[in-house]
Amino acid sequence: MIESLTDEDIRALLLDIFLAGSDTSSNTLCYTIYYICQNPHVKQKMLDEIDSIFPINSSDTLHITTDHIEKLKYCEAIIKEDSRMTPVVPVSKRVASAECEVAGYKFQAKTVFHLNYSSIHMNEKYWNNPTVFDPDRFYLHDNLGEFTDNLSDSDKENKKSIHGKDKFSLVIFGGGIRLCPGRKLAMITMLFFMVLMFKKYDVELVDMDDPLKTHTGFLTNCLELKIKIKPRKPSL
Ligand code: HEM
Repeated sequence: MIESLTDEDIRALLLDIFLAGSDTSSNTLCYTIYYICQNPHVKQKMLDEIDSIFPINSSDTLHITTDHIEKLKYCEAIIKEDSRMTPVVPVSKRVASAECEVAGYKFQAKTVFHLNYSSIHMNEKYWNNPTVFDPDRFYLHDNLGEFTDNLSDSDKENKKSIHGKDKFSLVIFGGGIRLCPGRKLAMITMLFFMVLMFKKYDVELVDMDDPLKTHTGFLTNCLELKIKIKPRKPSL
């Protein structure tokens, strides 16, 4: 029998959605802006993609459809890569419901496991040069064949090996039974934001030497991001 939700259930669900859905996306977008501005070649490649998909005067209103979103492969690769480098959810937890064995060790029921997502994202077993910001590791991986003509064979092998090994090597949205239910919505809204912002505006960091300022509690929050924004010259 399906029981109806009480007002309290609905309140808790809405709170979940707002807390889990807004801070996560807004902080990820800060990291997206930071890494794009720090890496001019990435910025240019992203603008080329946006301009090729939306070849209109920047003063026009943009009508973004699901077809457009599908094509924003490089923008998506940027979001994956900045989230790999600086995941907003750095650690998650699981509680063992019964006695279990993990990696050869026995654990009692109710043991709390802390899953260190940040470290997984920096593990050299899965990632070549993990401290280097390189959206191509996702772009080339997801689009192998189409975009790799100018790569050497060993480069291709490197790119192919990344992330292909283990689906839990990238846990931006967690994994398993508690995998983030808002992940698709989050990706779509972040891509929308990127297009709307970077199609219309020229965005730069006030100080390129300023490191990313974050504070990690339950989430890794961006404490400050100083940027300069001016209207972008319309693309031809
Ligand atoms: C960039 C945006 C987002 C990121 C990085 C993110 C990340 C995560 C992560 C890492 C988890 C924990 C998964 C685990 O422990 O394995 C989670 C859970 C969750 N997320 Fe997201 N999330 C995002 C956006 C959203 C949005 C937009 C919504 C809803 C509209 C949402 C709703 C939830 C909920 C309800 C849970 C708890 C799921 C459960 O415990 O079963 N998230 N998210």
